[in-house]
Amino acid sequence: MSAAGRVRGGVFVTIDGMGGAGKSTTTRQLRQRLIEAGYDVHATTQPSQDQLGRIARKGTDTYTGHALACLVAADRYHHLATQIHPQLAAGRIVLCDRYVASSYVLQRLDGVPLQFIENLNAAADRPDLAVILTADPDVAATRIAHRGAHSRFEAGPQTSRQEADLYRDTIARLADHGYPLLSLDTTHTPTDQIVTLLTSRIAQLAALPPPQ
Ligand SMILES: Nc1ncnc2c1ncn2[C@@H]1O[C@H](COP(=O)(O)OP(=O)(O)O)[C@@H](O)[C@H]1O
Ligand SMILES: Cc1cn([C@H]2C[C@H](O)[C@@H](COP(=O)(O)OP(=O)(O)O)O2)c(=O)[nH]c1=O
Repeated sequence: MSAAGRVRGGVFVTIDGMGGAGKSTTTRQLRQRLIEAGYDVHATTQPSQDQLGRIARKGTDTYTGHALACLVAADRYHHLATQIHPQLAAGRIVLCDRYVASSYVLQRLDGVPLQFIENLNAAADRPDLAVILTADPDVAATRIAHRGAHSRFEAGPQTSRQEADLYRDTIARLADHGYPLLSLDTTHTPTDQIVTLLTSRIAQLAALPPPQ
């Protein structure tokens, strides 16, 4: 049972990483591959599709700094309680596109002190697997330029470089908090290969009996 009240079951996989590293593309294809392999999968995102999540997602120009940090954290806890826990309790594999690591990076880019972010996220469940996708910052920025930026956090090569540095730091910090991290560089690795690797890791986790 986690601090946030999760009953064990299922497998909780989070996918974070730099803008343009391939979170959405990888999550989509991973979901498909796992379903084809016969698993019961629930794919979701943070911010969530609920009311609070929509405000956060569409409001990154209005809400900044500490306010945005609190907004995404509130959505995170509500999402855990109302969607992620029930899906895990039903034995599903939950794939969540963005989670706590994103707050460690994006909120710090937004000037929020690390201690505040750590405290705010301290009661969020530890995932069974926390995937961090990275990429060469220039490659990530070029991908974003082709795809189109989704927010002020996707603002060119300089921002991608800051993001890359902050993800490196975040990986070390979350490892200290006991997160089972898997960092994958997508610069030269096609999504298909990333998905193959993740599918086999998740299959191993899905085969584990729940702890007593
Ligand atoms: N492993 C990869 N190799 C090459 N291009 C990729 C890879 N993953 C994603 N892309 C491309 O990069 C762009 C951004 O991917 P996306 O999934 O939207 O990233 P994110 O959700 O991390 O911002 C898309 O055009 C996508 O097709
Ligand atoms: C999950 C998360 C999102 N956000 C904000 C910033 C993101 O740009 C925004 C939307 O997430 P994002 O994944 O970038 O949206 P999209 O699916 O359109 O690419 O939410 C945070 O500030 N902190 C967080 O921890």
